[in-house]
Amino acid sequence: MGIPTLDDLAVDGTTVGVRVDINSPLDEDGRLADDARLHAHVGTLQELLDRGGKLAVLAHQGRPGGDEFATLEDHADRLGELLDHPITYCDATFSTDARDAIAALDSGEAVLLENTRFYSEEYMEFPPAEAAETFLVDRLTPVVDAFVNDAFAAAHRSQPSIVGLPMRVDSYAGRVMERELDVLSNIEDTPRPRVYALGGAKIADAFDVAESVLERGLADEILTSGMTGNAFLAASGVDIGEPSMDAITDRDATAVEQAEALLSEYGEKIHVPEDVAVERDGERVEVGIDELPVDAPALDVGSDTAAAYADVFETAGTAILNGPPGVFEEERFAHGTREIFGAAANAEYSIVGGGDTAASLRQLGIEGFDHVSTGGGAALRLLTGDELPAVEVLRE
Ligand SMILES: Nc1ncnc2c1ncn2[C@@H]1O[C@H](COP(=O)(O)OP(=O)(O)OP(=O)(O)O)[C@@H](O)[C@H]1O
Ligand SMILES: O=C(O)[C@H](O)COP(=O)(O)O
Repeated sequence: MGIPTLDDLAVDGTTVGVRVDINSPLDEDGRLADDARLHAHVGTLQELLDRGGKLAVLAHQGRPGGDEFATLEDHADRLGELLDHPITYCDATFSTDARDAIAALDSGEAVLLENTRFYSEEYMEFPPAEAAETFLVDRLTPVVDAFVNDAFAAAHRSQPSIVGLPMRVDSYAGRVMERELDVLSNIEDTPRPRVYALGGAKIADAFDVAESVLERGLADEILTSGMTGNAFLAASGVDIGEPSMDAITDRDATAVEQAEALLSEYGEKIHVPEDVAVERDGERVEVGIDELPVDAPALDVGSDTAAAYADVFETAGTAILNGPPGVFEEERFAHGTREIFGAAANAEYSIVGGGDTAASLRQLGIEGFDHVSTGGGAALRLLTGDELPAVEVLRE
């Protein structure tokens, strides 16, 4: 992999700054609604504690001004439960209180510092050399001996706790980071045929992935669904109706032109839905292509499309999923997601990227994937062949 890992770190008795990504959905009362990302880091934290580390754990939650911008107190309690080992919470990140809390740690103890994004500089993006000069980095550098970045899901952010600390402190990839890079950077070694299911609502991201993997010859088939599939359907010359078109152009005014360009260059590899599902009088109604346009938005693929896509996965060497095929949050429109993702789990090898995509699997109880990434944007960046800022600095 070419970057130092926990295997290269002599932990015992040292103070280790550990960046994790436990940014999670919160419920209406601001409490953790899903702890999958906390679970993911248990291995790294447990290993460092078992090896006698004193851990100063750094993380963010939400974005300033957003609904999910919150303190990490609840996260500390939950992490402690998952580790079966108390984690102290400190309501400061790099002030004297925070540094005192770090200095007071004994071997095998951990403190979770407050949401890094409570400080404005942590919500800005800097080149690493500038990030290394921020207050957060300046104040924390003297109190840690080493830095471990396990925050794969934030590895696409060039922020102080991600790229600044490793410029000043000996740094290592944690186990989550190591495994994510191992799997997602080596897509070309996975069995063929390699089938990508691209759905969801982030149409521009799906186009980026499609273009990159088709150009690099990585994809044998692309199964389009969700709002992305609707855009391809429109690009193939079908009048999908105003509500679906508006939903697409609200997100990306040039989506249909981009889909047309992809179809004209790689049409034989791109599958487009053959039916869709809309809501009528509160019910799911399936509509074949020849019955379009309709006056309601297409919120799922239809049963024929789901069955055809499931068939493609029957013989797939590798299934790569990004973006759910329908509005799975509503049971009426979860059919496509259940069928297509259910079939993908049976492929010889399967990889899932995207926060909502992973959430759809948990919600629908679909299991059996080889790798469910903790990352959304970070996983996409890797799938499109880009280097991640967090990884670049670990390499140096
Ligand atoms: N036909 C559709 N119309 C509108 N929304 C849809 C449709 N199909 C799927 N979605 C919505 O797409 C959303 C997820 O899409 P997105 O592209 O954000 O997935 P993701 O990449 O897994 O998530 P993230 O980027 O947050 O990590 C879901 O909330 C789902 O309801
Ligand atoms: O959820 C994510 O994708 C990561 O935690 C990064 O969060 P951000 O998109 O708010 O930077």
